[in-house]
Amino acid sequence: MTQKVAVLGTGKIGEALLSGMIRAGWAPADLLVTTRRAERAEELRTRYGVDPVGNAEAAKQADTLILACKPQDMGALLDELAPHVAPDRLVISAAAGITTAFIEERLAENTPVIRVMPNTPVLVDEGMSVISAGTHASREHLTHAEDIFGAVGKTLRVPETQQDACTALSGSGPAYFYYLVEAMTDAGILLGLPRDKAHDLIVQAAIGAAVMLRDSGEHPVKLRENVTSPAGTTINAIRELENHGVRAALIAALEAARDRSRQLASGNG
Ligand SMILES: NC(=O)C1=CN([C@@H]2O[C@H](COP(=O)(O)OP(=O)(O)OC[C@H]3O[C@@H](n4cnc5c(N)ncnc54)[C@H](OP(=O)(O)O)[C@@H]3O)[C@@H](O)[C@H]2O)C=CC1
Ligand SMILES: O=C(O)[C@@H]1CCC=N1
Repeated sequence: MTQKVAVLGTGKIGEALLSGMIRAGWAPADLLVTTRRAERAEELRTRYGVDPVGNAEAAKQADTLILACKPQDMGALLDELAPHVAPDRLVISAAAGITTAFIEERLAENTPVIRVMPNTPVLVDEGMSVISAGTHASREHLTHAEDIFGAVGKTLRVPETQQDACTALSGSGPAYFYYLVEAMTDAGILLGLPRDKAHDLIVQAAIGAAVMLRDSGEHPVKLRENVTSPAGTTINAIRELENHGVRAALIAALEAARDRSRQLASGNG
């Protein structure tokens, strides 16, 4: 039997995932989406050729339900879904903070639930999706989740107790890099470069650095040392980063993101 997958709450991350699944070869006919607004449903139908349905219908038709609404909307979505989700369905949540226990206690007994924290680079097949099994999810369910999310990037299994930390690192992670690029482009403007050139230089430096981090096998300290010539330019920049507490700011920022993920566990915002 064909496995059908439904994305419930198809906003930014839901659409990113949907587009990746189609690129990876899923037939649009085997994919269902749900949305709150009718115009959004039509947008998705036009863009991807998928069938927008109601949440109850998605629960009936799909074998795997990916819940991709905001944590604050999860309670209401689960209340609506509960009467329609048979316990042989796999329920995957991509919501920050929401625990598998939160979902399990709102659905039929023994429903398998998996918690995943993806990130937006799934749009370019470079996602990082961190996966944890709930009480009733089997090895096969985990493999199935890895098949879906592995098609659009890397996956990593972690104990659920580490999910809030992973959300702070890789879930939110791309935003920190965009923020750095934005700030460094501003610096380029200050130094007299046109914005488009400053942007291109910083983006290519980021891509080069990312590929070296991934492929060189070197520790980031070594890679940074290789750039930092004695009495040169880089060390002057590093001294300013240290003077302004950038390392401490990053540690505090990720701790704040982790704490917010924990707060969202209540589903109340
Ligand atoms: N953005 C990211 O980088 C990441 C987000 N996440 C998680 O993904 C989830 C979604 O985030 P994001 O995509 O940014 O948010 P969006 O607001 O873009 O997407 C959420 C979507 O869910 C829809 N929705 C809400 N309630 C219902 C419902 N009852 N039935 C059908 N659709 C519903 C919303 O509709 P409407 O637009 O009409 O309100 C909206 O389109 C969050 O839980 C977040 O923690 C996880 C990893 C990364
Ligand atoms: O900001 C958020 O809450 C979501 C979760 C991880 C990335 N975006």
